[in-house]
Amino acid sequence: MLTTKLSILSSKSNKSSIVWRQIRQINSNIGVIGIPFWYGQSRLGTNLAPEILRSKGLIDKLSAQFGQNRVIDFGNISLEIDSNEISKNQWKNPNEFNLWKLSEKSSNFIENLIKNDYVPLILGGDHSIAVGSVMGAKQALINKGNNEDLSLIWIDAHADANTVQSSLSGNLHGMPMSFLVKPTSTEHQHQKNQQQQIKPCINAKNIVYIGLRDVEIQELHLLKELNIAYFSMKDVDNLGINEVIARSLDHIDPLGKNHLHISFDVDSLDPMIIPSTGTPVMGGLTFRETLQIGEYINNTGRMIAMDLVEFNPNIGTEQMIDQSAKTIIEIIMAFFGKSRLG
Ligand SMILES: NC(=[NH2+])NCCC[C@H](N)C(=O)O
Ligand SMILES: [Mn+2]
Repeated sequence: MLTTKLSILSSKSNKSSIVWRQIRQINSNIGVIGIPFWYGQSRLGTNLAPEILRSKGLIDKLSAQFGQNRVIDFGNISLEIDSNEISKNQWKNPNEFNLWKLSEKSSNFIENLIKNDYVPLILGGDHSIAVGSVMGAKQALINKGNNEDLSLIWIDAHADANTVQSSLSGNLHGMPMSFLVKPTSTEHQHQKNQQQQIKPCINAKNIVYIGLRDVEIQELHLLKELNIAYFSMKDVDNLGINEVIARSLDHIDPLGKNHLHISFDVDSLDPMIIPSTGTPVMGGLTFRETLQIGEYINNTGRMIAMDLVEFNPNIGTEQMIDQSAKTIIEIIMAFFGKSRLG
């Protein structure tokens, strides 16, 4: 079951000496959409992230960099929370029902943005919002009727691959991957939540993780069973970030034709750099490694959507929150085409 991982780790990528295409993704517009959903975990605050990022200059900086008419802020997707459902508390996670409702709404919105030639920048919220955003991106491609598939790059300290049954915390933000990945065995199907209303949409072979360093044993079993590729921080240390990205792309998109959905959890970075997040894990990506990922992905010209999740402006001092926000804005800019070469 380790074959995928071993083979990608042992073979030097033929794209590692990539010739960087001097084109940037400048044709599509950027559609910013906030999803202030925080019920995937228990700490209030990620719901404030879209507004704080805006107030720290996200839209202005994107507009200055890429042109005012190319950056449209669509505001936030609101969610009518069913408080009945929250208080019931009869289930391990009473907020599940709300997540299905949100995902339906947000996936439709994101699908429409993509169909109208926007690359959505989806501001969480916690990581459970990725369920709706990945579904929306996939849906946009299906309805376009082309053969190009969706590949998913999940940049995170955590695998977020628990099922409702396997999760120890009961937090939905630790589960989105298990809702999204198509079951490849009856055992996996069995692990999935019976009540789940989300139709899994991503093939395991089209998924790669970068930055893992806090994965629970049951999640690791799932990744191995489904043969999902991952590069932990140890792999980043062993190979260097450039090789990790090259091998990631080789694996999820060997022909270089798929669209790339980036699901970026800010806890992938070291908490020294982005302290304002709810589940920090030491030993994360550096700012420069993260910029390298962003510039590299942008150079493919194939990013279809980007989630930016788990920034919690309630955590840390004023100075830490400011530093976190400014760092996040620079990272977003790199994924959308700002280059350190100017
Ligand atoms: N998106 C995140 N920050 N996820 C953290 C998940 C932590 C833990 N593995 C859980 O399932 O509860
Ligand atoms: Mn996450």
